Amino acid sequence: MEAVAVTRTPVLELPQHSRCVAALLRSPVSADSTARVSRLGFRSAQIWSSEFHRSSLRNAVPRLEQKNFNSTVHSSHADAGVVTQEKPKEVIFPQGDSWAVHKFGGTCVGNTERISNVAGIIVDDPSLRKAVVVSAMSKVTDMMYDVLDKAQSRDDTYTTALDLIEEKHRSTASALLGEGEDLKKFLKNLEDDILNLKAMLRAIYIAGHANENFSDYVAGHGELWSAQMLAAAVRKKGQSCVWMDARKVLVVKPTSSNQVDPDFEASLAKLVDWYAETPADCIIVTGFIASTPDGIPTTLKRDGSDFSAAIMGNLLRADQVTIWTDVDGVYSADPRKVKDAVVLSQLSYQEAWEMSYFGANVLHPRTTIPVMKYNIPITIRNVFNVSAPGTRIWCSPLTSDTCPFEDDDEIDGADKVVKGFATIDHMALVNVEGTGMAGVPGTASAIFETVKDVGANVVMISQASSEHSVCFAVPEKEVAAVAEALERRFKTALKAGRLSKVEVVKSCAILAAVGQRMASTPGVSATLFNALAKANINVRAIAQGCSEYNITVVVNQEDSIRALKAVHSRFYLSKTPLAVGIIGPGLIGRTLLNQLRDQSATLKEEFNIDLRIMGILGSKTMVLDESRLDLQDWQSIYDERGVPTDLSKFTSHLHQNHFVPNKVIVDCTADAVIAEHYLEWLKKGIHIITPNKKANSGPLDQYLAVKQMQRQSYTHYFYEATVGAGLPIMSTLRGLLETGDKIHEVQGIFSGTLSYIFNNLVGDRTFSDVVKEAKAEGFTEPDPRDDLSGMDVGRKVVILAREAGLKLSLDDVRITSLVPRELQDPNLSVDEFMRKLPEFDHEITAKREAAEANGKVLRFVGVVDVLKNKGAVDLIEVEKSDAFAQLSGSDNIISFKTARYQQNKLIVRGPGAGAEVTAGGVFSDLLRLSSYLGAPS
Ligand SMILES: NC(=O)C1=CN([C@@H]2O[C@H](COP(=O)(O)OP(=O)(O)OC[C@H]3O[C@@H](n4cnc5c(N)ncnc54)[C@H](OP(=O)(O)O)[C@@H]3O)[C@@H](O)[C@H]2O)C=CC1
Ligand SMILES: N[C@@H](CC=O)C(=O)O
Ligand code: NA
Repeated sequence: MEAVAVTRTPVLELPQHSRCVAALLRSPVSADSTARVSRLGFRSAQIWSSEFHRSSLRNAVPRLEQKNFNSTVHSSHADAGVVTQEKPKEVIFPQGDSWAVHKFGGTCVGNTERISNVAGIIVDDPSLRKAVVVSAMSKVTDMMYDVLDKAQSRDDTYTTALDLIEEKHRSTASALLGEGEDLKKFLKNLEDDILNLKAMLRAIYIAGHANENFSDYVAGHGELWSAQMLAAAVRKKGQSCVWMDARKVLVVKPTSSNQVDPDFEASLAKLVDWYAETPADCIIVTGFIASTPDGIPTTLKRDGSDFSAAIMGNLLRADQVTIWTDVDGVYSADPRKVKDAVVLSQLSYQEAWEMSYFGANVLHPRTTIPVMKYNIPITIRNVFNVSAPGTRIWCSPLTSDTCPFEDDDEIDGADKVVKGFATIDHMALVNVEGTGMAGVPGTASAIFETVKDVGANVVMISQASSEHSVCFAVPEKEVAAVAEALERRFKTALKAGRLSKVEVVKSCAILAAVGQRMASTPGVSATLFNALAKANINVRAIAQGCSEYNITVVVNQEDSIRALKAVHSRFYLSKTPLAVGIIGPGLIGRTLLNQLRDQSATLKEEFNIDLRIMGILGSKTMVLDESRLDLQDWQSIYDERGVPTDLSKFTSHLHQNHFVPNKVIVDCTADAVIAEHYLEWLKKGIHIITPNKKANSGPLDQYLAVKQMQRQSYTHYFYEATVGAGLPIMSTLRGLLETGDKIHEVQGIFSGTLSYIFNNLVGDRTFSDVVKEAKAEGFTEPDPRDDLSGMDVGRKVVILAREAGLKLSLDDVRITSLVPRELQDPNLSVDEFMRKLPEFDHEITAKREAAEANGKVLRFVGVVDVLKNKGAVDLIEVEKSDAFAQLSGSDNIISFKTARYQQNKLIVRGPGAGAEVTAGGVFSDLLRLSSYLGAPS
C-alpha cells in the first residue's frame, strides 16, 4: 500500500447557475472557479469534521447558499453521514490497499429493480474497499442530448422532455428508497438540478446554440442522479456508502481526435483531497464525466464510463476492475453469428485490443491503458448472471516484462493459440497496381496520403514484396471517393502506364483471427486457410502484422458468416459440425437416419464429429430445421411436421444456414432428376454423398462436368455405396489408381439381388418366388426390373469403368436382360410385374437346368475390360468350384486384375445389397467427409 496523508481542503467550487450559463456559453470558464487543491507530497495533514467543513464551504462560497446552486455542490460526504469529530485526525489515503473497482453500465441500472440488484452485488463484494463507477440509467444520456437538441432548435417541447427525465428519476428513486432522508435529499437535489437545467436550456433556446462544454455539462446529469440513487440503495442495504461527482476529481485534457487524455497527477491530487473530505470504503463514482484542467465539465467521450473505471483503477492502484455488462464475457466469436461461440476465460490486454478493433463486444482499447500500467486485471462480467466467472483481461508474460506471471501456462485459458474471431462487414478492397511502383520510394505514402485526404479509414493493408501492387480495405461507403481521389492523384502515372489500374472490389468482409500465441506456433495460418478452403471460401486478400496478434483475410461479403463459422469450428470447437440434408427417406434413407440416431452421441463424444440433420426431403413431403432435427424422433417429426416438398427451398435452407459452414446432401433416391442437381450443388460448395447410381452412369458429359466441378470447387463427392453397397469397392479401386497401379480388368457379381436369386434358385424353387424374397429383403432396386434387366449391373459396370478412366456409357455396354419380353412394357407397374412374373418362371428354369446338365451353375456377371475399353453384363455358366459359385445370400464378389495383381487377383467379397450394409456404406462416406473437413482421425 502506498500511503498518502492529506490535508483538508475546500471542495471544488463550480459556478452558480447564472454564472454557469454565461460561462458555458462563453467558455472556457476561468480556472479561478476551482478551489485550492492540495498536491501530493503532504506527508501529514489533518481532516476536520464535516460540520466544520460545511461551514468552511459556506465561508468559501458564500454566494452559493443564497442562490439556487447547481447540482455540483451536492455534498457527497453529507450523504454518507460522515461522523462528526471534534479533533482533527490524520487520514491516510489508502492507495493500493485492497480496492476493487466496479463499473455498471446503463442497462445494469436501467430501473429500480436493477439498481437494487447492483446494490446487492456491491454489498456482496467482500473487498475491503470499493469504488463503483456508474453510468446514467439506460437511455437517459440520449434523452439529455435530445432535450439539448430541442432547445437548440427552439423546439418548445424541450421542457416537457426534461419533465419526463425528472419523472423517470423521481419515480425510480421513490420506488427504490421508500420514505426517508435519503429520498428527500435526492429529490431535493434532483429538483435543484432540473431548475438549473431549465434555466440553462432556456438560455440555449434563446441563443439557438450550445457549444460542446454546455452539451457535456447537460449530458452528464444522468450519471449524477444514478450515482446518488445507487449510493443510497447501497446504504439501504446496510452498508455505508458515499457518491462522488467525478468532475471534482478526474482531470482530462482534450486531444485533437475527439478523445481525452487523463491527467493522472492532477486527478490523483484531487482524489486525495476528495478522500480527505470523504474517507469512505464504498464510493459510487459518476462515470463518463470529468473536468478539464480549467475546471470545465467535460465527458470522457465514447465508452466513457469504462474509461472512468480504468482511470479510477489506476488512481486507486486497485486490485482489479470489474466491468459489469449484460453478457457473460468476451466470446470467441459473435454469438449471434456463431452459435457455438464460447466465453473466453482469459485475454491479454493486446488480444482484447485486437478483438475490440474487430468489433467484438470488448473494452475499447483506450480503456485498458490506465490499468495496464500497473498490471491491474479487468474482468468483464454479466450483471444478470453473477455465477458466470466472465472474461479476465490481464497482462501476459509474452508481452510484458512486468507481468507477475513467469509463464503463460500459469494463466488459466491463456494456452489457446487462437482466442477469437471477428468479422467486419461491408468493406471494399482497393488494388493499386502497376510496374512503375516497384522500387519507387514514396508510392505507398502517396497512396495513403490521398486516402487520408478523403477522410477514409484504412482497415487493412497488404503489399506483396514484388511491390507491383498495394491492396487495402476501406469501408464500402468510402470506396468511391477513395478510388476517384486515387485516379485523380495518379492520373499521369495511369496515362503513362506506370500504373495499370486502380481497381475496386466491392462486397467484401474482413475476417480476423486473434491470439498472441499465433506468433510462436507454426501452422496456424495453414490451418486457418485450410478451414476456409474446405468451406469453399475464396480468400481475396491477406494481412498479418509482424506482431502476429492477428491474421486478417478478406473474403466475399456473402461468405462472411460461413467463413467465420468455418474457422471458428476448426480452431475452437473440438467437434467438426457438418450440416446434412437427406433426400429420400425410403429404405436406405431411413436406415441411415436410424444408424445416425444410434451413433450420433458416440460420434460426438468419441470422434468429435457433430452431424446435424437440417432437413429430410421425400417425393411429396419435406421437413426442415434451423439447427438440427431431433433424430430420436425423426420419423414422427417427418410425418407430423412435413410440408410439401420444395427442392430449391430445401437446398437453400441447407446452403444458407447460419450455424454450420460445411454442408452435405445425401441423395438416397434412385432418381435421375435429383442427380441432375449435383453440378449446381457442388458449385454452391455443397458436398454430395450418394448410393444413387444415376449420376455416375448417366450421360457422360454430365458425369464429367460433375467430376470437374467437384475438383474445381474443392467440394467432395463420395459414392461408395453405388457399387457393392457397403463393400469397399470404389475406395479399393481409387487406392489402386492413386498409388499408380494399372487396372486391367474388373469382373464380378455386382448385383446383390441377382446373386441372391442364383444362390437360392435351387431344388424346386421358382424364379419369381426368389425374386419376391430378394425384394422383401431390400436387395432390389425400387423397381426390381432394374435388377432383372441387368440395368443395375450395367450401371455399376459403367461407374467402375469411368472411375478407371474409360469414357464408357450405358449404351456401350452389352447387357443381357432377365425380364421376359412380355413384361418389358415400361407402363407396367411394379406390382403388376411381380404378379405376372410367375408365368415366365419356366424361361429361367430352362436355363438353370441346362447349366446343371453341364455340371455348372448360373451367375450374373459384369465385366469391365479396361485394356479393351469395353464393358459387358451376362448371365453365364460357371464351374461349381469357381469362387463365383461359392457365394451365399446377397454376396457380391469383385475381382481386380491389375499390373500388381496379375496371377492372384485382388478380391473383395461380402454382402453387396440390403438396407443396413448400404446405409452403412453411405454413413462411412459421411465420416470420410468429416475427416476430410478436419475431424481428428
Ligand atoms: N437396396 C440396396 O441394397 C441398395 C440400394 N442402393 C441405392 O439406394 C437408393 C435408394 O434405394 P431404396 O431406399 O431402396 O429406395 P426406396 O424406393 O425405398 O426410397 C427412395 C426414396 O427416394 C424418394 N424419392 C424418389 N424420388 C424423389 C424425388 N424426386 N425427390 C425426393 N425424393 C424422392 C422416395 O420418396 P418417398 O418416400 O416420398 O416415396 C423414397 O423416400 C437407390 O438409388 C438404390 O439404387 C444402392 C446400393 C444398395
Ligand atoms: N439392387 C442392387 C442394390 C445395390 O446396388 C443390388 O441388388 O445389388
Ligand atoms: Na461399395
